[in-house]
This record gives sequence, C-alpha cells and structure tokens, in this order.
Amino acid sequence: MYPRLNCDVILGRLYPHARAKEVKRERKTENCSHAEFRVLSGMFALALLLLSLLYLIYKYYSNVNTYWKKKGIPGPEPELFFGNMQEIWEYEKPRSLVLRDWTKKYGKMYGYYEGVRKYLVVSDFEMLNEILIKKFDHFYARSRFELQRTEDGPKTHLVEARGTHWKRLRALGSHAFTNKSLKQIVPVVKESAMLAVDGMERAHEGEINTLEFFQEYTMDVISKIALGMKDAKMFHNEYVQICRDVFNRPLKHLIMVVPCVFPWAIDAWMTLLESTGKFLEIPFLKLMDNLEKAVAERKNQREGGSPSTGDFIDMFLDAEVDVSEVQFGESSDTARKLSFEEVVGQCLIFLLAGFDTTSISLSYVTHFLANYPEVQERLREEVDAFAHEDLDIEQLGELTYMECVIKESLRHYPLGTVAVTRECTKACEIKGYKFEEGDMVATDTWSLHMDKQIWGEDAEEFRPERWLEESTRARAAFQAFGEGPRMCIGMRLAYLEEKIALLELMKRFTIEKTEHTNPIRLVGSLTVGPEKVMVKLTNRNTKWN
Ligand code: HEM
Repeated sequence: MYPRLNCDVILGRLYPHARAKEVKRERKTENCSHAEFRVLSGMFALALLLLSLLYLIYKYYSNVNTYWKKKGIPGPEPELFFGNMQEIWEYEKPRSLVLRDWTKKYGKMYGYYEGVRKYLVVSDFEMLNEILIKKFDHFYARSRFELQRTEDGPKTHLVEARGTHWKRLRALGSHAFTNKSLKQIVPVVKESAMLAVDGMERAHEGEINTLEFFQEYTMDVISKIALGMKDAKMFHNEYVQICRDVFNRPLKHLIMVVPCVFPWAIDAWMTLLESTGKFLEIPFLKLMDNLEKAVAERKNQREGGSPSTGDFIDMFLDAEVDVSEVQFGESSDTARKLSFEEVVGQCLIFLLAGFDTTSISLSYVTHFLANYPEVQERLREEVDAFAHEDLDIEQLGELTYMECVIKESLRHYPLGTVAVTRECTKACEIKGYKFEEGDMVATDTWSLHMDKQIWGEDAEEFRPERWLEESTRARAAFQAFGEGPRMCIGMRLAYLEEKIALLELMKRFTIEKTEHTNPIRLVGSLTVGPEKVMVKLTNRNTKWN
C-alpha cells in the first residue's frame, strides 16, 4: 500500500519548515479566536454588570423619592436623582418663597426632596413649638448643610455643630452678646452709623439704594467689633465684596448638586473642595483663608506681648488651646476651650451672619417707611423725643415703636429662616406624626408669619401697632430669629445696630418713595433679600442738623 499522497503530505515531506509554519499559523488563528471570544464575553459580562448596577441605582433613587408618598405626606412631585432641586434652588426665587407657595398648595405639613435629602416642611405652630422648644432634646441638631461633613470636626462652626460640641461653641460665643459686651460696642456702632448716613447724604442726589449703604455699615461694625479692624474704611472694606459673593452665589452649582445626589461621598467631596478651593475661587473658602491669616497674625502679636483689644478674635483666642486638648464629636466633653480652627470658624460665622442679615433687615425697614408715611411720622416723633446725646444700651430700650417697626418688617420678610431646620436625633411622635431618627425638618416661617389664625384677619397688613396691643398670641409665633435654644445668638446685636442706624437716619432725613421703590424683587440663596431698595432722602432741617 502506498500512502495517500495529498498535498499536505507532499508539502510536509518536501518542505518540513513550511508545514511547521502553517501549523503555527493555524494555532495562532485558533488562539486568536479564543482570545476574541474571551474579550467579547468579558465585555458582555461587564455590560450586564453595568446594566444591573444602573438598574439598582435607578431602583434606589426612585424608591428614595417615594419616602413621603409611602408615609401619606403630600408634596411636590420629585424628579429622579434631583428631587425638587430645580425649583428650590433658584436665586431668582429663594427657597423660603417656594416653600411658602407649596404650603398654600399642600398644607401646613408636606415633604420635598433635595436630591436624596428628604425634608418635612412645617408651618403648624403647635408642631413647631414642640420641635423647636419642648422636644429640643429630640431635635437638638440643625439639619446638615449640603456642604457639611458627616461628623463634627475641627472645622465645624457654631451654625453646624451638634450636641455637646454645639453647647461649648454656643457658650463661648454668647460672651460676645452679653449686656456688658454690647454696652462696650455702642460707641463703635454709633460711629459707623454716622459714617453710613454721611455717605447717604453725600450720595442722595435723586435716589439711593439703601441696601448698599447698610451692607457697608454692618460690615464696618462687624469688622471693628469682631475682627478688631480699627482702621477699617467704610466704602473701601474688601470684605464687603467677598461676603456679597458668598451670599449672591446661586445654589444651582455642581459643587452643591454632588453631595445631594451622592450623600455618601460628602466627606471625600469636602476634602477635594478644601484642597482645590483656592484654585476654584470659591468665595467661602477665600474668606476662610483670609480669616485664618488674620487670626494667625493676631496670635503672633499676642505672643509678642501686644495687649488684648477686646474684640471677638481676642475673646476667642483667650479660650484657645492646642488642638490635641479639644474633642469635636457630637458627645464630646471639652469645656471652655477652642482649637485654632474653631476660633477662625467662630469669627467667620459672626462675620457672615453679622453682615448680611442686619443690612437686609434695615433695607426692608426703609422700604416700608417709604411706603407708609404715617408709620414714618410716628417713628419720627419717637426719635425726636429721644434726647440722649451719650447713647447707652438701656436708653435704646425706650425706642419701643422703632422696635415694633423692625419686628413688623421682619414678620413680613423673615429673611434668615432658611437656617431654621432641625434633624430628629431621637424618634418621637408629635401630633400623631411618627418622627424617625434622621428625619429633617424645614420650617416655613413665611407662612407662619402670615397665618390669620395667629395674627388675625389683618395679618397681611403692615401694621407695627399690633406689637403694642394686648394679645393672647404666643411669643414663639414670631420666628424671624428662629426659636428655642438654637435661636439666633446675635439677635440683641442686630436690634442694637438697627436702632442706632435708624436713629441717625431718621434724625436727618425723611424717606420718600420714588418710581423705583416698588415693587421690590426678592432674591437670595442663603437669605432672602431685596435686589435693591430705592428711596429718596430729603433733609429734615431739624434741631439735629
Ligand atoms: C436681623 C438680623 C438677624 C436675623 C433675622 C437672624 C436670623 C437668624 C435665624 C433665623 C437663625 C436660625 C435660628 C434657629 O435655627 O432657630 C439664626 C442663627 C444664628 N445667627 Fe442670626 N440673625 C440675625 C443677626 C445675626 C447677627 C448680627 C449675628 C452675629 C453677629 C448672628 C449670628 C447667628 C448665629 C451664630 C446663629 C446660629 C446659632 C446656633 O446655631 O446656635 N445673627 N439667625
């Protein structure tokens, strides 16, 4: 038998190398298709995994946003991932006004979402009374801000702090607002008020925007009393623009969206922002940087033997100790001490809160005075009868009608109540509603302040006299400064500044309406302020001039 002579055999025998190459090529092709298969199946598995992951994420987010529905709580329809952020974060229509409008639609208790952050909005007075005052031990924490770490740390300031950490910061901060401290600052405030009114006088040809002048005024006061900037120059204070940038910044920004949609990433996000903040030009971080330098400089001066100036920085530095001696947690037990970063944090928060709120409040007052000449007339009578040359804090108490005007204005425009939020720290039941640990509450003070059941049929009228009348209304129905142990720490300073400024203004001028006075446009993200308040000032030519 002859072997079958096929091509392969012949080629193999005649050209063994060629055959080997051929076999190699075949194997390679085989290997190749195996490898391709493996890659393809790997990719398929990955796609499957990704799809399942996306499905799980979708399921998670659509489930989170049914939280209120499942509890039978009404509220606006949320969008997937973002909840109601689109509506609530408009600079042109501040959050407080959106909540007020939703209250009209959904009632005194409803829910909404910022990403996956779930808020219960309350404007029912009895329920607020329980949350803010009576059950404070169940609601001692303010809801975490969008850009706040999950645990209190060295950089946590008074507004954010919780538990015993907050108690310590609050106790140390309260020293700044005692009668004794406020008494000392009256001359500084008076000087700033005169400078601001001088500025208005110089510029009052035609009409002025009072908000701009009051911003200069409050910044001048806070720079001098908090930051010891004795030579601060009104109308040339660099902090005015930095703080304007902090407050005028729209919330709708990637920086804010990320922590709301991915709250589990907040700590990493904060670390990233803190390390890149300088390059990103975030105004808040820039301000913090400036203050860090100011506090460090003062610390050096003190170590070099300079005497204490008695301002807030010195007061806080008196309590400063090495960071290792301070605990920061919610149940820490450090007393009467501050770390360096906490000193900076306290100054930062007093600077910001002291600048914006009081200037906005004053500008609202001028808006009302321009619109209500009869109120202005009555206020003027009180001012003219107030004949104290050397102003003292006790004498300011005599300006009762002025206080009514300020309060009535704050009742209409409770500008800072975005900060009146609480987090349930221990489950409880109020008026039949079961609060779970972690539930966040936002108060709708704007609706509360216009509630006819509380304020009467004329609730929507601007009538300062209501504050002088006998009433069965609870004191806590007025919440422009919040309520309970966490209410505004700077309230007395705010009244003091406002009274002194109005005294100076009313002595010299009559405030008149112009064609640009009405309507005022309300804007804001952290507070609700008028875009501008245009009025005309006319010299009174009285005994004061
Ligand atoms: C008209 C002026 C002001 C208004 C309307 C106002 C309003 C408020 C409101 C509504 C709160 C939240 C209270 C709560 O959650 O119950 C608050 C808290 C606070 N305010 Fe004011 N404020 C004003 C002036 C000031 C001033 C002048 C300072 C300091 C210089 C200040 C410092 C603070 C601080 C530090 C907190 C946080 C308190 C804490 O959590 O313990 N405020 N303010």
